[in-house]
Amino acid sequence: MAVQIHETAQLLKKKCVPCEGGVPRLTLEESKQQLEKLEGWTLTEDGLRIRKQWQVKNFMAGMEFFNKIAQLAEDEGHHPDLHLSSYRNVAIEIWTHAIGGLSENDFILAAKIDEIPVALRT
Ligand SMILES: C[C@H](O)[C@H](O)[C@H]1CNC2=NC(N)=NC(=O)C2=N1
Repeated sequence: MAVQIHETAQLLKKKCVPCEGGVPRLTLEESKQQLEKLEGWTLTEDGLRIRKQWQVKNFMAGMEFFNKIAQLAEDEGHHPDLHLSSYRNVAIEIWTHAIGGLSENDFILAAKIDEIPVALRT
């Protein structure tokens, strides 16, 4: 646990770097290693994206969460797929479009999303 907190903090210190391709995707092993630094994120079945789900308090809580994520995404120059269904089920997927898979950027963005306060269903 102590190691995980330290490694999450390392991710939080980083900033997404512009990616227009030309870098290799993370391997499955590398992706799993990165995932250990995060809480609640999983790999999609194809191993090419990371995903997390939340049940938020209500629709507006979801929209407020999305607005804060939108600002973060603009600041980072890296943008997640945001899903809101049945008015309060939030799911977020992140991947690096330019390489059709995962890069460190995705894990940096995920760590920063986890820092955003969100009103959850109680
Ligand atoms: C150059 C700039 O970093 C790219 O156009 C960015 C913009 N936002 C992006 N967001 C995500 N999730 N993947 C990308 O590959 C991506 N590319």
